[in-house]
Amino acid sequence: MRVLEIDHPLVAHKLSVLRNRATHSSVFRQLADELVTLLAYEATRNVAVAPVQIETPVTTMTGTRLTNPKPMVVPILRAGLGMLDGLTRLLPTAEVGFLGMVRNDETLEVTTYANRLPDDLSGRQCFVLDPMLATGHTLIASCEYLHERGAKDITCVTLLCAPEGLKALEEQLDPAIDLTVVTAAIDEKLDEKGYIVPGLGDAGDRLFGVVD
Ligand SMILES: O=P(O)(O)OC[C@H]1O[C@H](OP(=O)(O)OP(=O)(O)O)[C@H](O)[C@@H]1O
Ligand SMILES: O=c1cc[nH]c(=O)[nH]1
Ligand SMILES: [Mg+2]
Repeated sequence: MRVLEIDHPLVAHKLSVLRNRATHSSVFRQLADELVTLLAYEATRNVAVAPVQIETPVTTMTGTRLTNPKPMVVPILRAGLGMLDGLTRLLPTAEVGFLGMVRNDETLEVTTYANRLPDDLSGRQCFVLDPMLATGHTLIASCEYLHERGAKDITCVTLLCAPEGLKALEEQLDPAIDLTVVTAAIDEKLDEKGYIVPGLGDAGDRLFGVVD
């Protein structure tokens, strides 16, 4: 498993505004969208390409294009939905699947309420979108769903990670899965309710203004 913590002044600035409890949902959504596009530049560094013959106005040449199979983008509902445009803006040809998962506030165990994934993902580069990697339960379950369908190359784009979640992934993830986590920051710890500290609160609620 590789973890890339992006060190860039724009990422740091936008993340600080996002974290601020005074930032309203409309600005929160805009900043999450901008941050994902900045992180996506790094997250898509290994997207598959192939040579292609093109004609410039001056001459012919061998250029580069994205190859098939198309990348698979999987936002984890609810909060992952706030990251979808930020990635598909850079990968307009990507296919999009969906997983809806929610953490029980007491047990922190994850249940799945929506699953719209193709049956066969073998050979596909998968990009999982979820702003928070806290205990890691959600991402571990998401990777298992994708791996069951044949996916091995998974990149997860998050805004914040907790060290506890990264440790859980190291210990529990199937070693056959080649996982890269791209994040704007690795925070300090989890609190007793499983929230990331200093964090940004509940990402779904911040994005959609709903207190579940
Ligand atoms: O690493 P974990 O401990 O699994 O926590 C991370 C998950 O918690 C939040 O989702 P939540 O369950 O609050 O649902 P929501 O996205 O609909 O708010 C967040 O969006 C992640 O999916
Ligand atoms: O801090 C946290 C932890 C889990 N899920 C969130 O949305 N925020
Ligand atoms: Mg929530």
